[in-house]
Amino acid sequence: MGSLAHRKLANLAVSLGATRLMALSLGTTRLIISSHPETAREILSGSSFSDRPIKESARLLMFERAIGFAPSGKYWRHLRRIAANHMFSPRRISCLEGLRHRVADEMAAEVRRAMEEKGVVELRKILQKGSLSNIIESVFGCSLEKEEELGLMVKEGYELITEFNWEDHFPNLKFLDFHGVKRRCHKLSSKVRGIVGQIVQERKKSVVEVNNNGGNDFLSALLALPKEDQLSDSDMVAVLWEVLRMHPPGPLLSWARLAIHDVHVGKCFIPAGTTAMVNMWAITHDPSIWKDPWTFRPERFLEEAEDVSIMGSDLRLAPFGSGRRVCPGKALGLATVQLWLARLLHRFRWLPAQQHVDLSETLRLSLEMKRPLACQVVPREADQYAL
Ligand code: HEM
Repeated sequence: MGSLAHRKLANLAVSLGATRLMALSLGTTRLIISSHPETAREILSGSSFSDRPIKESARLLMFERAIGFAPSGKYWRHLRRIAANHMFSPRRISCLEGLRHRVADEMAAEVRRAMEEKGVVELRKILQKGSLSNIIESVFGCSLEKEEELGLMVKEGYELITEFNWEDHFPNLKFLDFHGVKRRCHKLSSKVRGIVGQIVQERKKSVVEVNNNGGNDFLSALLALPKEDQLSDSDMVAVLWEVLRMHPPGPLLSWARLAIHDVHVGKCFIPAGTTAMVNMWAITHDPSIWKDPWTFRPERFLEEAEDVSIMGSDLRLAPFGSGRRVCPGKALGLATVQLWLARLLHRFRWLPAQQHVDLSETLRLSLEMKRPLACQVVPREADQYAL
């Protein structure tokens, strides 16, 4: 679904009234989409929408045993506790600082090289490569020979779970595999079990044989858990394979929620089993919420009477979601983005390579610029020499 669809859905929602709640259904799937902070809060913050709808493809790819898709029972709570105390704790985030700096320097070197060799910098590729090595090393503690292959596997996994599948909405068709999605899922999950499973086994061996208790990475954190908290090998593979994600969720899908019991949102009765989504795109482009929403004016955040918190308490802008299932990696994500952005701005002056920067959007795994940004940079030390 492209951003045109977001826009159409947003317009439709506006015509539906103040709480901007829209209901749709397809086969056995019932769906509500909120395009207003008020109804978004009711969906994201209470305990009524605490599960994720899970598609057959995600089940086959072991996502059900990972934090993001596990139903909100005992196992999910156990994973969230492990994540908060051991994987995303302030200590772990600061231990990963050296890695963040190294990747920032590598990206800056890459920017300089591209400018010198081609006279233009295609930033997206550089950021994607940096994000991949950053996440692989945060998870496994070292760069891997198979880094690129793993990156492609993660990408394929996300493509498979976002692919539209008739069988998810018409269970009677479940035995069919119209688009070969099930076949591809089986193939991919056995590859993941093989590769990630082998890394886990090798690390376990090195813990026992050379008493290497590991470093600051997530795998070391999982292996060092007290006995009563430890995960089985297959759950460990499922958790690490989720965590390898490199793409923030799309603006509309913004990680759907499932109603676990009958509930009212605004005046609307929502039966249990309904999927709920928040159209964050519509909220951030709504002129009754944001002044001149189409104008790129970051200083608007300095001018707001009150601070706009992006951590989930203010649903005019909630890039990490909100409520029980809010992103557990938000502090790590922010620390990384802030450092990388600061490093790139500090090292270079940035100029658009084209006269006009085309801000058209396209929805892939996340919302991207249709025509990737191409820039020219001037190293800031050159500015100093010029003085
Ligand atoms: C700037 C970067 C990031 C953004 C914008 C982002 C955004 C999000 C959003 C919107 C959700 C859904 C929240 C909801 O349903 O209310 C989410 C969930 C999640 N994120 Fe992030 N995230 C980021 C970084 C990370 C990182 C670095 C990790 C791990 C290494 C991570 C792991 C997760 C997990 C496991 C969930 C599922 C939580 C659950 O269902 O209990 N995220 N993220």
